[in-house]
Amino acid sequence: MQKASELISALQKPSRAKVIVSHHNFDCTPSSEELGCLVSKMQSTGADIIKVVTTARSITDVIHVFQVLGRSQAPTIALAMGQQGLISRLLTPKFGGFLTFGSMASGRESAPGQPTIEELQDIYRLPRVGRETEVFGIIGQLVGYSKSPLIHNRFFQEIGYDGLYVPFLVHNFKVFFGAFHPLNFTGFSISIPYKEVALECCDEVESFAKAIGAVNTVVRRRSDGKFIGYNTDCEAAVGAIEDGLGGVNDGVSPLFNKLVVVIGAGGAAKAIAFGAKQRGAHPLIANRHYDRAQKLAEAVGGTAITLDQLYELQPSPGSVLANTTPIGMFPNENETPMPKSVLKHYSLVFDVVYTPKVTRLLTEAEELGLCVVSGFEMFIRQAIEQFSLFVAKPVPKQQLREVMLNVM
Ligand SMILES: O=C1C[C@@](O)(C(=O)O)C[C@@H](O)[C@@H]1O
Repeated sequence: MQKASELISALQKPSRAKVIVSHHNFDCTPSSEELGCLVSKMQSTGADIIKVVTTARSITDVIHVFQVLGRSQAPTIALAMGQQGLISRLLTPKFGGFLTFGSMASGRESAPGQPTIEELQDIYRLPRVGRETEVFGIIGQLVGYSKSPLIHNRFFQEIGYDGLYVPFLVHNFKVFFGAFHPLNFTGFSISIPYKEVALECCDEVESFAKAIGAVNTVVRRRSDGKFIGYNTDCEAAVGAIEDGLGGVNDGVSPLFNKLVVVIGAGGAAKAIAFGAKQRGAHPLIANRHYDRAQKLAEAVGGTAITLDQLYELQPSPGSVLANTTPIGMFPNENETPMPKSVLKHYSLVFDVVYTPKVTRLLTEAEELGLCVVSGFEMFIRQAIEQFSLFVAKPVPKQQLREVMLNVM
């Protein structure tokens, strides 16, 4: 540090030139107290700009970096490297950082976790983000594959709303939610595998989501700061399946009296089993862990089966199969939750996976001449309803649907 100040005072820099004093930690992110001491020392060198770059081992490390930005007296660059640190790069303008870094192209990053300039500009539209911008994001373990950041940021642009939507790569939901609570972020999409634990963490849960037992949307109520949980998956999935079967006729759902076989027992399975039962269908739950299938079957008034029983099942004509597991999702597109040989008994096959739009499960169902409904249709519907909850006002649904079809 002394050397830095000696160097700076010895410099004969032109009046418009600025000196950055930079510190990198390739191992971890120290506590905010330690970082605070470091920043004070760096400021005392006479630097024009301070740059502190750490390594995020957990997404909560990023909070220390935001605190550096909040407390520093000088123009400051503060970032955390690595996948877990991505949001420190994206939220730089929100927390008053001097600049953030973008790579020229994917694969040409100068440090781990760096997004491309194209992503910063086209997806996150960083140049227009400021301190007043409301923050939203998707919380999950596979958020790198989600199209939600692309979609919701585009929606904000479409309706002229000052919001920024980012991916939160989270390995412990409760720790994340507790740590980020004071930052007052406005809304979250909840992804695999947190739709059930998120419900437990909300201050209030809307009655429909409570009955399902899973939330995919959490919004901070503007009036009192409380987090409210909602479920937009159920109507999105069940509505898409109903439309695939020809739509509701005279108030009668085409699912009425049908068998709906649900693979999986997590949050999305709960939403579909609940919605199917509500329409008068018979839900059958098949899951790797049979006890979880049993629990869900009991909760919705359905039946649980093992995976072996699923593969031997010969359901009655008109039955629906719904995959709610991530099997078949990018980058494991070759996987399928169900052998092709046993698909032929179903009339309609639905897959919650939307990357790729047509999964191996759906391709094989199509080859057998079955009706298929892609998770993409559910994705569109749940995202539009979710967006309306995020901004707490009605949104132009048809216009947003067209936007989605254009960008994806
Ligand atoms: O299931 C999904 C998909 C999603 O998790 C995503 O991957 O973008 C976003 C959630 O809101 C939704 O319920």
